[in-house]
Parts: sequence; structure tokens; C-alpha cells
Amino acid sequence: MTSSDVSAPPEEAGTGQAEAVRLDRVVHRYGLGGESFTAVGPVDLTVPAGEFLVLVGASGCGKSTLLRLVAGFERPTRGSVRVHGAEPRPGAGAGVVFQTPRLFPWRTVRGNIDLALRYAGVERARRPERRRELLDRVGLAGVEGRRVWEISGGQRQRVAIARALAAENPLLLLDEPFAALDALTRERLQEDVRQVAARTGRTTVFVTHSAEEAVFLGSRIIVLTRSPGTVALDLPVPLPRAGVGAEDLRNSAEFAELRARVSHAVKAAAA
Ligand SMILES: Nc1ncnc2c1ncn2[C@@H]1O[C@H](COP(=O)(O)OP(=O)(O)OP(=O)(O)O)[C@@H](O)[C@H]1O
Repeated sequence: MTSSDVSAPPEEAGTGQAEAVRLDRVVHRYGLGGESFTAVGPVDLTVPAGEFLVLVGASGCGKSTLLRLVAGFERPTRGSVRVHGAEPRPGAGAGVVFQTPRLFPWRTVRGNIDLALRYAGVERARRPERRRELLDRVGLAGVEGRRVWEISGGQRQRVAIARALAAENPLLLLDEPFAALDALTRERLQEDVRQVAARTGRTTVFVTHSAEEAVFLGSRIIVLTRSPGTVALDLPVPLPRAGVGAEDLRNSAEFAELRARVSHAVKAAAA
């Protein structure tokens, strides 16, 4: 394939679509009084529905804090966070995947997914079909009877992703979900997440340290400055979301160029 094969129009960033997430002048501070520490802000950010936004930056720049604000786990010290026009509430409106999968280890893969479907309000009669769909989607068909301690780290993270997809939330939040995995498993899961997001059209916010991961996954990349994290670079990714193989994409000149640009921006923003 030639480098020109992976060009795509820049409308991938989703301009003109409905607004999924909006941050207005958001500042977040941890602690009180003289002991307080500003981790984030001020940040203004609008994420259109269907966008795959990746937040990149050096360790401690506030990526997870921003994600936690969008998930509703934290309230901003100043400014406002809106998800589909409302203040976010934990457990409602967004599926969340963490670096370490939070599963019930004594349950089977099936049991973990069924529980998520129950919490999501899916009727008992519909759960087996929905479970099969989810297991297929994340490539876990065949291990559903195993307990969590009987499957690999990559498979556990797949279960966590299936659980996050169980509730049909239009928003998916992922905080360095592949950081602890080996390179091959990481690449496979990146491909799966990319496809899941493209097929389901979910708005996704993904946190990573890696410029490579950001360019592979994102339709838009935001590089944060060192703390307090603010937006250093807001970059649309004009690479195709479908129709090009993962290897071809990773080996293309456009991919290499974007990766170098993001990597350079991360280093400059951390300096
Ligand atoms: N609960 C907390 N109390 C006090 N400080 C915190 C808390 N959580 C995070 N911080 C601090 O806020 C800053 C931003 O942390 P955050 O975890 O958001 O960064 P990050 O970019 O996700 O880092 P990493 O890439 O290392 O996970 C860091 O300096 C961190 O030490």
C-alpha cells in the first residue's frame, strides 16, 4: 500500500454533530487551603458525539483527573462539566474501563457480564443474547464458563470492556486500559477497541502515555501540559477509521508523521 492510501477527509473529528461532553473553564484542585494542589485547568473542551478523543501527556499531568471529572467521580473545583447536557453522575451515562480491570474474581466471565447487564437494567430474558453479542464483540466467545482467575490479563481486560459496553451508554471512558499488557496483546486490543468504537458509534475518551496508541486510536488527540494540565495541542487525526488494515495503517507515512508530531508535543508540553 502507498502512503496516499491512508489519507481521509478531516471531518473525522466530528464537527457539526451533537455535543457529548462539554468542559467550561474547568479547574480541579486536590486538598484544602495551603495544602491544596491544582491538578487540572483551566480547560475548555467540547467533544462531539461519535468522536474518539485521546488525552495524552506525561505522568501526573492530570489525564486521569480529567477522565474522572467526565465520569462524575470528581466534581470540578471551578467551572462546569456536562455530559449530554447534564452533570455527570458516577455509574450513570458512561461505561468506564480502568488500567486494572475491576471484576468479580470468584465469578465466571459469564457471571461478570450478566451482573453488568443486570445493573444496566437489561431484562433477564434478553441477557443471554446480549451476553453472546458482547462476548463476540470483544473476542471472548469460548471462555465464558471460566473464572476470572483462569483467564489471561488481556482476556480480563476484554471482560472489563464488555462490562463497560453492557449498559448501552453512548459514552465510553478508558483510563490506560492496556498499560499493563504485553505489546502483542496491547496491539490486538487496540484494534478491537478501534473497531468497537467505529461500529457502535460511541463517543470515546481514552487516556494514554503513548503517542503511538493515541494516533492509532484517536480521531482527535489532545496533548496536555504538565500539571496543572491544560490543552497544549488539539489535533484532528485525518486517518481512516475503517477499510484499512491495522498493519497498513501503522506502517503508513501519515501514521509515522503524526506519531512523531504527538511525541514531540508531549515532550515539549512536559518540559
Ligand atoms: N486523590 C488525589 N489527591 C491528591 N492529589 C492527587 C489525587 N489524585 C491525583 N493527584 C495528583 O494530581 C496530579 C494529576 O494526577 P492524575 O492521576 O490525574 O495524572 P495522570 O496524568 O493521569 O498521571 P499518570 O499518567 O501517572 O496516571 C498528580 O500530581 C497527582 O499526584
